[in-house]
Amino acid sequence: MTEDILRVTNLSTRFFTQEGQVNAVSSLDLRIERGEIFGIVGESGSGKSVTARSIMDLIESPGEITSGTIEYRNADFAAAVADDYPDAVDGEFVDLLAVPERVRQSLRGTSFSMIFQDPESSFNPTLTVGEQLAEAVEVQRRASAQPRSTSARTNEYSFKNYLLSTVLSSQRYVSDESRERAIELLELVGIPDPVERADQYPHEYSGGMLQRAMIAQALAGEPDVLVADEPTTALDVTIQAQILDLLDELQAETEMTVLLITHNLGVIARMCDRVGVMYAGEIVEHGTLEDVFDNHVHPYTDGLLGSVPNLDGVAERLQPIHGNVPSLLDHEMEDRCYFADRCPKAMEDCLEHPQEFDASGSEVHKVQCVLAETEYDESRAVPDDYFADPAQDTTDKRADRDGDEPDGPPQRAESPIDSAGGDRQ
Ligand SMILES: Nc1ncnc2c1ncn2[C@@H]1O[C@H](COP(=O)(O)OP(=O)(O)OP(=O)(O)O)[C@@H](O)[C@H]1O
Ligand code: NI
Repeated sequence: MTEDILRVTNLSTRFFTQEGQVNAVSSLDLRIERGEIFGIVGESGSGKSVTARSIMDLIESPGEITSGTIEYRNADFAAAVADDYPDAVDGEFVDLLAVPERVRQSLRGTSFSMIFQDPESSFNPTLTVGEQLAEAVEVQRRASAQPRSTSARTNEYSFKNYLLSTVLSSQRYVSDESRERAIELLELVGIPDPVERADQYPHEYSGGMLQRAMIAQALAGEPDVLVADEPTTALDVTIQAQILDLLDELQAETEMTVLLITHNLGVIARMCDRVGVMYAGEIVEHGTLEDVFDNHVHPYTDGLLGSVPNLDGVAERLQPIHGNVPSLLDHEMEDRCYFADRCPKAMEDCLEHPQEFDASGSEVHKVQCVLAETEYDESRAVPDDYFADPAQDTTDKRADRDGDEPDGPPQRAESPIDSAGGDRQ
């Protein structure tokens, strides 16, 4: 029996901008099992990175998590915070949004790690790669030197000590063992001549090598959960494949849990156990690979998959979906299915926001679409020009903004799914 390691419930993340409130993530639910690779796929701007950054506590002003819980399962951690923050603890789970920021941050590196599309952002250009890896190893050493659970149980333990032992150590002392471990890590991620490489600076590494070094840095703390946001998008195809193989191998070896974000369905098919399809800040369909690739219900999933019928024949390039990527500005969003204006099967029912339904296939297959319960009925279809009607406030604005002919139906415009400079460049 696998158990959940992460439970995200009703998560909403908003950005309060000059133009108005951006609903980047809306009432999102997500459950990730220990040891799995869970993929999130969706068009550019659908909220994938904001979801990842919310989980990693990396949302900055003008952004804010406005609702929800992010529960992380770790019995030792739950025991360590139970006295000070009893309301945050539910069995072995701790709601990370219900503990102070410094407590959440104590988990960085050792429980949660993140890798990004752009490895430069993870490295300080003025320190050698080896020094920075050794630094990350030290954080892990300090954390494991403090036997969290035992001391918590004997009550001789205070949470403050735990913090001091992990993040707040002001000493930048790096031991020989840490340096050795750094070299081992470089070797582990397939960097040739790791001893020499450890003494080089980030700019002396190629893109692919630095990506490997970033993975080494993320693994230094032996995290439970690795969040990878488009980790290979910026790399050429051969290097992409190598890095994905590496991640796959490391995941199998360490049994860590991976949340993998991509807009490349080929990457999902190759790597993931389960997948969530994101649209307009929501996960609109999720399930096993078979559920989503072969038995999907949501017309958006269908659109994403384009002409690709099944798991065996995933195309490398996604097909464009007709229509505009939705505005996430609160005052432009209606309380309907956010995909209805682009959906070839939109019915009157879709003018209300759909709930999540069970879908056929595996037990974990869920979909936010009325088609899970209702056959498509043409007599109840939303008229083709419904969302183009100038009387409809929202589409009017969108047409203006995009410089479309205001009287043409917006679904004529094409928005290639990989317009963000996307997959397989
Ligand atoms: N700092 C910010 N300020 C204002 N809006 C933001 C900010 N960061 C993200 N957003 C908005 O949040 C929404 C979701 O963005 P996000 O980066 O999560 O998309 P994504 O799915 O990761 O897209 P991509 O595939 O292009 O990386 C977008 O509408 C974006 O404009
Ligand atoms: Ni992103």
